[in-house]
Amino acid sequence: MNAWVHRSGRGLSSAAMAMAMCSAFCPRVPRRSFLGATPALHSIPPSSPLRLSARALSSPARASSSASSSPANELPGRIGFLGLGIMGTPMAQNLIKAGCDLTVWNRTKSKCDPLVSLGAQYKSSPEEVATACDVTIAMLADPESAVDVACGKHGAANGMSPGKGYVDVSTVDGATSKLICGHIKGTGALFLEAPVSGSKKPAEDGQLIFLTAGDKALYEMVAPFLDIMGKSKFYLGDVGNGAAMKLVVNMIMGSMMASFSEGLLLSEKVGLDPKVLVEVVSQGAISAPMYSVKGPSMVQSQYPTAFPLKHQQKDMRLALGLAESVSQSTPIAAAANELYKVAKSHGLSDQDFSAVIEALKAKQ
Ligand SMILES: NC(=O)C1=CN([C@@H]2O[C@H](COP(=O)(O)OP(=O)(O)OC[C@H]3O[C@@H](n4cnc5c(N)ncnc54)[C@H](OP(=O)(O)O)[C@@H]3O)[C@@H](O)[C@H]2O)C=CC1
Ligand SMILES: O=CC(=O)O
Repeated sequence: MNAWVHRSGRGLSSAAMAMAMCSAFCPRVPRRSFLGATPALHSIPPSSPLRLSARALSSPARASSSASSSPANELPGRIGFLGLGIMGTPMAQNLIKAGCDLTVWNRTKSKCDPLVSLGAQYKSSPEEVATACDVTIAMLADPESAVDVACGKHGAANGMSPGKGYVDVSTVDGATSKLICGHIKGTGALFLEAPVSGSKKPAEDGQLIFLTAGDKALYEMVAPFLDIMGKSKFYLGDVGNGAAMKLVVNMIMGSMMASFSEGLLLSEKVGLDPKVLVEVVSQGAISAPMYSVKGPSMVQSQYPTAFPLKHQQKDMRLALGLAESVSQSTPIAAAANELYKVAKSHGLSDQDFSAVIEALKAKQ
């Protein structure tokens, strides 16, 4: 596996650094030649709009003012965004605030309105978005929706052609990603899978971790945009590796949450204060932001949705399929998956995945 990792410095805008590096090393080219064999995005010169976008990112206030004051011809290539759910909306917002020329689509049209208010254009199908844009990013719920939006009737593939790129940031399995890749590449366009680690708040804060694989050229070309939405990015080689990495990470996360839930309930049953358990855990070797952030509300049986439980169960299911494909034993994840299934059957699909604790309460 050819793994590359790029991490961003904390003090300086990651996009600013990425773009400064690009502008230092790349020759001048016409702006419209965005991808493919023709000159690419990372070749845009130092005086280009990309550098304006990078400067705009140095503070939220500057980002807003730059986005609203930049003339249209100063903006970088046209970016499409498909899927404006919990994750897609803040990711798209960050692109707009950084000064990107964004075109959006969502199955439920009303979710496009806040983005349009910020300056995005709206198109009525994934195909129209892909036709209008140089790079199209998709953030869909699951394998079925990712395939439908990319490859279905009026899907994005119909609008793809040589010189364009498709970046799927949804969490799907490798086989799904390869299927979508085949459709996109069949048009002559480039494909990158780039699922993200990090939830609603990291998406809002531009602190996601991208787990990418596929066309290296597209990875390099969209790196400045990934840096707007995230704090780091890994390039993992062939399509399927990004999906696999994401599923392994989320399999661990799902098991951790199930175990934490057991601990909270056990502590209460033996007369301890679960709030104190959260504090103890937060100070020790098993400390994790997930426990500190979600623990206090779990103690109050509150599960404000950041990562929907239905998506965590989907990821457990897909991770177990991955394990099965290589005969890897994963008994802990399998047991945790059963709890998520129980929680779903109790109507908790759209609650945060920390609501898995309710499945254990139901077993008492
Ligand atoms: N939330 C989180 O913390 C994280 C989520 N992820 C992953 O990111 C992806 C999106 O998650 P999130 O934003 O939370 O999910 P949401 O459920 O909030 O959003 C899902 C998006 O997919 C769209 N969609 C669903 N089904 C279809 C369909 N059949 N056709 C077209 N569009 C469809 C929805 O459209 P509509 O608005 O019309 O329903 C919506 O835009 C998932 O793969 C998830 O596993 C990854 C990291 C973190
Ligand atoms: O996929 C969920 C996350 O928090 O990452």
